[in-house]
Amino acid sequence: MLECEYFTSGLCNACAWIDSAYSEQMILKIHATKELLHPVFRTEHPDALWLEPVTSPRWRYKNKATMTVSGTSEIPILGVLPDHDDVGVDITGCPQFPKEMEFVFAAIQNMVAAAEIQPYQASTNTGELKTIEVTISPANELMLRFVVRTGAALTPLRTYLPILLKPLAKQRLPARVVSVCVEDDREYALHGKYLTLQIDDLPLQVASTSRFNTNPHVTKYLYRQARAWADEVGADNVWDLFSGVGGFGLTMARCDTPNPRVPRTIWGIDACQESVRAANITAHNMGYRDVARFVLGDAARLDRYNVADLAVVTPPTPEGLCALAAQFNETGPKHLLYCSAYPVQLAEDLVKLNNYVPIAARLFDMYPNTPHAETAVLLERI
Ligand SMILES: C[S@@+](CC[C@H](N)C(=O)[O-])C[C@H]1O[C@@H](n2cnc3c(N)ncnc32)[C@H](O)[C@@H]1O
Repeated sequence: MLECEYFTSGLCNACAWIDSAYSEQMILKIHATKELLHPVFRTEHPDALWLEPVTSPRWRYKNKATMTVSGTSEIPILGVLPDHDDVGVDITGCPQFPKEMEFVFAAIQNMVAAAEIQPYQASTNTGELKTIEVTISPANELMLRFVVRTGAALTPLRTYLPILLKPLAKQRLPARVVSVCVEDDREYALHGKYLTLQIDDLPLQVASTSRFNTNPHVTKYLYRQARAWADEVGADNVWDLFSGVGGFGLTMARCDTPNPRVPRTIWGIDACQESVRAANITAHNMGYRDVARFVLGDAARLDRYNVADLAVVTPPTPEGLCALAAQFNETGPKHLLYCSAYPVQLAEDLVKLNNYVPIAARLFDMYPNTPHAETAVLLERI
């Protein structure tokens, strides 16, 4: 049984199911997901569509920590902030994260204290430092992001950066990216731009503003499944809509069929400039520049879906597919791969996609010890 001192002492409830056996958690997740989706699967035998669920390690599975900063500049607290409170709970020993993160959190606390940066206090709207985000790669390289209230924290963060970078490098935890997000303003790069998250043969580049899956073990199987489905339906042209850093598309660029007819071409679109850049850099590094291209834009405003054989859709919440569902119904590709961590939204969109039927589905346990999971559904045009 998983032991977490923060949970048992009532300080943190983020992993609300931590007390339940993992097999029980999976049963509950599968049941809840099926209950939502089966009524909209439009088949008499919905159970037959499901592949074996993909499970996760229960401990140390998460490569990204987002910590609220509170306390004082002398003793900053990194953790969670109870509602209506200015004093947070230190969760730097959280067992979701790799053990190395504890050293990183301590190094950040030292630097914040040395630079005398005041944590933000909501009750008085004073102080600067709101949150810190730490991403650790499989090679133990880091991406660090400071979210601050105003530009006042920029100079001390720049000046005291060596106090953070040196001990990390000495501990063999080199920071490849350090950035500052000034709320309602912009992102400032203090050091480097991209971190490599290696997933199977994919050297995925991620930037500080990128959205990416934070459970690399499960993501590996999600991407493998996407490629297997693309192979199965014989897709030659894949569109990766809401492509982020391009993980789906770039995994699918390689066909695993014994006799691929032509190289599979990938075209991706995302609204985040740095993610699009990152995806194109990964494509270049993999030698896929001629087959995979990612562009900046609004995925909801495209109207030429029929040039793709398969479109991968991972829409943001709560928006979902919106107008795209109607466009897909009219001129969409033969197959869609819809992947979402929000089954309610997925169910609503499946109802809207009335010219498609699900032909396969799989649950990916991205968030162990919580009620949440990721579901991927492969749909075919009727
Ligand atoms: C849930 S993330 C999926 C990212 C990626 N496909 C993955 O699985 O790692 C949603 C992505 O949609 C992008 N996005 C949000 N609204 C968009 C829009 N209107 N057009 C294109 N991309 C959008 C965000 O920048 C983000 O990268």
